[in-house]
Parts: sequence; structure tokens; C-alpha cells
Amino acid sequence: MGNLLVVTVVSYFGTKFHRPKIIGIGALVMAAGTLLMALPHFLMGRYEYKTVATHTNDADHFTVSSLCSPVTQNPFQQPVPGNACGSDVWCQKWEEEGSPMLVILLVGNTIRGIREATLVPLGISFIDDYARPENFLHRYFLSSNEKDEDLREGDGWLVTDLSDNPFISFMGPRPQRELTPVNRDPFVIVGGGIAGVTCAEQLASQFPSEKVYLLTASPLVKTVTNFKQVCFKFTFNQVSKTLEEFNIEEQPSSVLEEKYPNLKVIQSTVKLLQVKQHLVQTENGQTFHYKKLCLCSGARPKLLTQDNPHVLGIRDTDSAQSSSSTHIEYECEVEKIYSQQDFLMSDLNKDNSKLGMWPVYVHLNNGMVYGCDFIVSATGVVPNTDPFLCGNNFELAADHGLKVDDHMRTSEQDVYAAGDVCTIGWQPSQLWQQMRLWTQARQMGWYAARCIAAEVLEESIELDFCFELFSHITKFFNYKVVLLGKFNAQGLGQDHELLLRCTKGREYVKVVLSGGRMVGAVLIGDSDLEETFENLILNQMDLSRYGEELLNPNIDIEDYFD
Ligand SMILES: NC(=O)c1ccc[n+]([C@@H]2O[C@H](COP(=O)([O-])OP(=O)(O)OC[C@H]3O[C@@H](n4cnc5c(N)ncnc54)[C@H](O)[C@@H]3O)[C@@H](O)[C@H]2O)c1
Repeated sequence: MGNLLVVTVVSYFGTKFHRPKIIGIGALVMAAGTLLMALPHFLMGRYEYKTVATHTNDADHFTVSSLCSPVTQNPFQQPVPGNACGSDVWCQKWEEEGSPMLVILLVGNTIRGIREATLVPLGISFIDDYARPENFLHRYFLSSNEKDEDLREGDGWLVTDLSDNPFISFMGPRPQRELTPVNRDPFVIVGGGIAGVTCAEQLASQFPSEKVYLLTASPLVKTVTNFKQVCFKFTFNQVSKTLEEFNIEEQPSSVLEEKYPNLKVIQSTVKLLQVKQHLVQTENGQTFHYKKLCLCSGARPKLLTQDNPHVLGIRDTDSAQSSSSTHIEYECEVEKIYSQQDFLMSDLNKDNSKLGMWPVYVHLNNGMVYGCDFIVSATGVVPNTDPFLCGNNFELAADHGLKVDDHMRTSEQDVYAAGDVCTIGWQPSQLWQQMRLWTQARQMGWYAARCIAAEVLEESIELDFCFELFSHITKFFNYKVVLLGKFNAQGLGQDHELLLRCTKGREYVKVVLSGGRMVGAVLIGDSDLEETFENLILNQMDLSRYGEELLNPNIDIEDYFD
């Protein structure tokens, strides 16, 4: 009864929590129920016989009669030596005591039954999730429908914590049966950022009859809205090849699940990955056996020091400006960060005692020392790879990202990666570089899903065109900003020239030329040059003869190159 009362609730909600803990709580409940069941034994006093079985000469014949009945119902009734029961008074008393005892027994048994609800569905599913396929217990628990159920649930469960061998010695030799293959979830994606969500959406729509699991540590997921491949007003029907604009919205996971019925979002941090077993485990105790896994766990701000609470991390402040209240130290690195206590005890304090008391001090490698209220560390990001590395053999890039090939595959089989967590391992095009930005996270998530699909469907796939030319559109102080190719002359050394055009309050245009060819551009404001420049960069047309005319505002450059 207890089992029936709670089994539905426990099976449904139990999986959302740490199952061993719930099973432990179930064991405590069972202990309480068992104690309650034992209670009448101590409350009732000595056991008194209410009936007696009398043996007659006929060996097979017993007569049962009530000792409480004043009237003998059976001619063969014998008096029971030492029996106090014979009066109506005593029998009445016994019945009065009996009913609460029965209630206690009933309640105890019901509470005890509750334990079944935690042990059976959660226990069996826990073993299913955690036991390795080659493990005998796994085989035993999952494939032995014909075996005795109590043994499976009870005794077998007790030895779960033991290793295989003692169990096998106890149970006898391993049955020579074929191992039932682990039922794998087709697609598992880790990370509810832009890369993970894009990948999950793409897979869910391409494989509507397959389950897609998105496991994410964050309570909200980041979704792309208002996506458009940039379309320019001058060439109305033409869509840009690489430029795209979209908004990012944080939304509850239910929005995704409603849109894609085969997509399930699990809000729990992944704490373990075993690539050999194709197994992912989350903090809430759930385990997923994947066919294809895509890791999109993003990156976290790189901190100058982990130990000081006065050092805060943010992702990017590329554009710190000097003002009367801002002082910038150029061409230096942080040598060391001191807490107040450490600083006062250090040698530096002797020469810098005029600095006064500050919560935190920073020593730069140009010799300068500053006291501060807090330090903002905006020194880039570190890919979130920690939970995936232990016991696996991922190849990492110099920036600690998971190295991926041109199909977004990591070095481990069936594991893909996209977004900030990965670092490209292929030779990039001359005009593209990896930067950890929204645009690339979306493109990589989308392309990773297409690569996974191609492999599942045994189709071939080419590196997507978005990796041909670096392009990024964003907003800065409400000005549209377009970055194209080697917009900062990255990797060009001295081998480049710059053309600039600036109209105060309206636009800023910078073009990077190398060998007479356009290789990059920065467009701020409403220049409307992005499509033309995208084409010029992709075509690699020789522009030497146009010189500075290229940015002459009186020339309609669109017509010029049409
Ligand atoms: N400006 C900002 O503050 C900011 C912050 C984050 C991301 N971004 C943008 O997003 C881009 C990256 O997108 P992305 O999708 O690669 O990363 P992301 O940082 O947007 O998302 C990573 C996701 O992975 C989840 N995650 C991390 N570790 C996990 C774990 N062990 N188990 C389960 N989930 C885990 C996080 O909860 C998060 O949902 C960046 O390039 C950047 O442009 C910007």
C-alpha cells in the first residue's frame, strides 16, 4: 500500500534529484516502518493463545477451538494448562488492545512499503545507468526477467557496492548469455549557450523521431531570434554570403521543448564523461548513454588570480579609454597580486608605504605598484573543459580548448565540440580566424549539428562557407559595427596598408589592404559598404589602381564594381 501511495511521485521526481540519497532516505523510512511494526511486540505484553488446536486419535485430525468462548464449540476441546483465558472479561480486554496494535502494524507496514518505491524504480535505473556494459551486475539486473524478482531487487541490491568478483563467487559462474546492448540516447548536447542550443535545435528538426537531450548548468537557455542573413537595400534580392544578424534572448527551457517535442532540456551540470562507455553523468544523478555527443560548455573569464575576492572577472573590455580619472599603463604585465596582509608583510611595502591602505595591491612588471579597491580581470577566457578531461584522452590546443577537426570532431570518437569550448585544429582560410564571439558560437553549433547528421546518415559534408571569411556584426553605443576578414591586420606584420574614412558622428570606415587586395575592414555607422567589401574581400580583386579613391565618398562604389 505504501508503495502504491508514493511510487508514481517518487519515480517521477526522484530522477530529478540525487538517486542514491533518495534511496538512502527510503532506507531510513523503511527502518522507521520496521521499528513501528515491531512496537506491538513490546506493547502487548506476553502473548496469550486465543485458540487451541487439539489432537485427536486420528493423526490427520486437529480441532481448533476458541479459548475465550465460554461455550465449548467442539466436543474434543481440552483445557490448556496454565491458560488464564477463560473469562469474558479477559477476552474483551484483549480485543480492546488488539485494534490499536493492528493499526500500528498497518501503519508500520505502509511506511515500510514506501521504501520499495525508492528502491525499485530508482535503484534499478541507477544500476542501469552506472554499471558498465561488461559488468556482470548490469547484465544480471537488466536482462534477467526470468530470475526471481526479490533476489534481483533485494539481495542483489545489497551487493551492488561490492565488486563483480565476490558477487560472482557467491552467485556462481557468469551466465553465458549475450549482453543486452545498452539503449543509447541518440544525441546529447552539453551547454545551453548559443552553440549548444543551435546544435540541439538543428538536430531536433533534422531528426524529428529521435530524442535530443540538452544538458545545461544554467536555468535559462540562450536562443537566437530575428536571425537574418544580411540583405542589402541596393541589391534587394541578394543575400550576403557570410554576414548575419540576430538577437540573443535568454528563455526558459520550456520554450525550446514546446517548439521541438523531441528535444528535452535537463538543467543539471555535467560532472563526468566516460567516452569509452559513451556515457555522460549529471550532478543530479542522471546518466545518458549517447550515440553522438556535442560539447558546447563555453568558456569562463580568465582570472589573474583565483584566490583574491577583490579580483573580479569579466569577458571583455577591449576599449578602455583614458580620461582624467583613468590612468592606463601600457606594455606591462601583472607580476603579482597581493592581499592587504601579504602586502604589508612584503618587501614592496617598505618602498611604497606612501600608497596607504588598500584591500588589494597589484605589482606590475614595469615596477609600478598600485593599491586598489578591487581589480577587474579582463584577460580573455578559458574553455570550460574540466569535467570532460578526467579519464579521457582529448587533444587540447594551446589555449586549452578541445581541438576539433574540420567536421567539429574532437579526438575522442563520437564526441563533437562547438563554440567557446573548442579550438579549431584545421588550417583556416587566409581571411578567417577563430574569435570567441556569438556569431561563431552559432555558426559552429549549427555546423556541428550538420556534421553529426552527415555522419549518422553516412553522407559527406564540406567545410561550411561561413569559415571562408571572418565576419561579425554587433552594436557599439548604438552604432552598427561590422568586422570583416583581417580587420585588425592580424598576422600581416608590416605587409599591409590602411585606408581610413571618418565622418564625425556618422561613420568610420577602415580598409586593410595587403598586396593591393582587400583583406579586412571595419565599418562603424551607416556606411552601407558591407556587401561590397565582403565581395571585394572574397573576390580578392586587385585594387591597387583605385588607390584612395576606394573610399571617396563622392563615388558610388556599388556601381563602380557592378
Ligand atoms: N558577453 C558575455 O558576457 C558572454 C557570456 C557568455 C557567452 N557569450 C558569448 O557566447 C559565445 C559562446 O557561446 P557558447 O554557446 O560556446 O558558450 P556559453 O558560455 O554561451 O554557454 C555555455 C553553456 O554551457 C553550460 N555549461 C558549462 N559547463 C557545463 C557543464 N559542466 N555541464 C552542463 N552545462 C555546462 C553553461 O551553463 C552555459 O549554458 C561567446 O563567444 C560570447 O560571444 C558572451
